[in-house]
Amino acid sequence: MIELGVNIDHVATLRQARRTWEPDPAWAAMEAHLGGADGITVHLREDRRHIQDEDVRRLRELTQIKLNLEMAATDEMVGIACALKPEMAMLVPEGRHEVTTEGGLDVLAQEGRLKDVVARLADAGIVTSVFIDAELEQVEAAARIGARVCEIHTGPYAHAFHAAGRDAQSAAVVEQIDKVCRAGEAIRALGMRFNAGHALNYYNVQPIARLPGVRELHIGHAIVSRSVFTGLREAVREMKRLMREAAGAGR
Ligand SMILES: CC(=O)[C@@H](O)[C@H](O)COP(=O)(O)O
Ligand SMILES: NCC(=O)COP(=O)(O)O
Repeated sequence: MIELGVNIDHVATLRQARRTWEPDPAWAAMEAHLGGADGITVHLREDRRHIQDEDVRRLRELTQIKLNLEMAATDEMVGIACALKPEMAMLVPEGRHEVTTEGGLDVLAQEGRLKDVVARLADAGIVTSVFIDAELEQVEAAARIGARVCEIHTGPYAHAFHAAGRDAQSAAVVEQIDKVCRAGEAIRALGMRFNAGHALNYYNVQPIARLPGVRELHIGHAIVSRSVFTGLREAVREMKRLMREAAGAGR
């Protein structure tokens, strides 16, 4: 069964707009759980623009579903992860000036260093995922550093889908879906778990949820945006329904 990891970064974005205590990401995690989320994702950024260290600590303590900590592969973050022990840590590239993550991690270019990071996380009992572009050489590098999971960056697909007026049959969209699909096949052939995420929403999620062997989607901005109008529990429930409908139908 396909799983949904709900990214609650932007609940914290709203709180940080006033540097106050509400809305509380821990409360959001409970609501997401009740809506059918299989996991919670947070990105503890170096600049702490949304999620704070204390949020991750409280989420670790209170969340009863899997916790996925997105982080840069720095000594500071590895130390935090090893102390808090989320079920999964996902290594992502990070830039202070980006609005959100702009591309996949270049695993190939820093294999030696990342292999050491994966080993340190594994020693603490943490599964490592890497957020990568849908490129075969990045998938192969991920396997060589010992990553157990690859999350394929669906931003280029989402961009093409939007640019094509949400026409999933357009050539540009089909090309992007095929790229994600081929990357997924390679991930599975190398014995890793195939996840996907970034910029997925209620309109574009189904072609990705339908891909063979995709195990988990991580979705944040669209769910938190909808929750302003429907409440988080309902926003999660609807996303899960769309994913299950698509996964049940197959590709
Ligand atoms: C890695 C990824 O695709 C997103 O989860 C992103 O890193 C979330 O971070 P922001 O919420 O700061 O955009
Ligand atoms: N790793 C992707 C994620 O957690 C959510 O990304 P988005 O839906 O906020 O773009």
